[in-house]
Amino acid sequence: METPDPETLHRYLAMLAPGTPLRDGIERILKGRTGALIVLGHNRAVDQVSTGGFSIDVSFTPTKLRELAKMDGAIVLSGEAERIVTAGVHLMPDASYPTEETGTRHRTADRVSQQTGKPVITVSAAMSTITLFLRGTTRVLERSEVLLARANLALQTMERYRARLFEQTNKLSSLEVQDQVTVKDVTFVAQRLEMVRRLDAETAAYVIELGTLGRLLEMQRQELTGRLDELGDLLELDYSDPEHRIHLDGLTELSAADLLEPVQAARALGFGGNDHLDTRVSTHGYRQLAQINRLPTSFASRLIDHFGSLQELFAATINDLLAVEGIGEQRARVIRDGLVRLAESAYADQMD
Ligand SMILES: Nc1ncnc2c1ncn2[C@@H]1O[C@H](COP(=O)(O)OP(=O)(O)OP(=O)(O)O)[C@@H](O)[C@H]1O
Repeated sequence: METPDPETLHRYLAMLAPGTPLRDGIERILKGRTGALIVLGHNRAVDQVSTGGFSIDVSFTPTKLRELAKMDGAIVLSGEAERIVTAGVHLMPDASYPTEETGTRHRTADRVSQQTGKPVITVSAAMSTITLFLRGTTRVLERSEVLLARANLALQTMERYRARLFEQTNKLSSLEVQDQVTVKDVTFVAQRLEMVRRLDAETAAYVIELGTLGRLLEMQRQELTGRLDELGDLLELDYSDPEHRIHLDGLTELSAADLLEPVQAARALGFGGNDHLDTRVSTHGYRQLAQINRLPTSFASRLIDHFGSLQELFAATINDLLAVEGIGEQRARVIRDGLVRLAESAYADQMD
């Protein structure tokens, strides 16, 4: 049996998030201190494990769910929880499906989900918990207050890591201007970026689970992640050559401990076994040029192709810049001024 992929799990967690009609119905069941066994989806396999009960086929409302949960047996909903298909059903899954659950409701839910491939939700009368069973995976839904507290902590940590990422990026920029960059400096930035990305993924998962309660959190998350993808793309461009490519995605496979190891991280990035951490590397200058206002990316590529390196670009006069196809007097001045400002701020950072 295939274990569910994260997107499938997130889809069902979103259907069960606070503010959705399904969660509303479940919360009412919890308040009434009764339990429930709900199959989300109706197919032949579900029919095969169902006995008894009665077919109702009515549109879903939280109140109807709560009323039907007062009866013994399971409730079967349509796949999108828009209709209540049957109620009072006795489920008889094949007992050979393994389960570590205790209690017949939870054992049944686990097995039915494995046998039919459909998600099954239990509301425990004894423990006041909501559990999602999905093809052998079990997920107890946390209470909203707990989720919110965890999500806020992840967001705060992300904010701190992001500040450090930008400190490290500024340091890299200064070193680039002085042509003093080593593999270690690039690796540091990439490691920090990956850490922020991991915290972002964690926060995004909380946002899904929090439903309408996660809206504010999502706005804050988006504000923090705005320029991260761009930074990653430019970093790859800056330190990749046709015969030697750098891949930030290489870091995604590393465990949390390995990610903190510069040697492991450098290798995963593609710097290769021979590149010692102290080996000098030079930027092409994409990240630096992206900081010059009103300079379209196509011009940045053209400048880099023409001059070959950031150092050559810094040395270029207005006349040298005019020799690049498509660059006129005005744009040449903007580029020249921008480059001077970049060099100045790099030296100013160094003095701080
Ligand atoms: N095979 C089944 N098909 C349909 N409903 C079931 C089935 N097994 C249990 N239930 C429902 O679950 C209810 C509670 O059963 P039981 O107390 O054994 O389960 P549990 O897992 O301990 O649940 P809880 O935590 O709510 O006490 C039953 O009264 C019945 O409504």
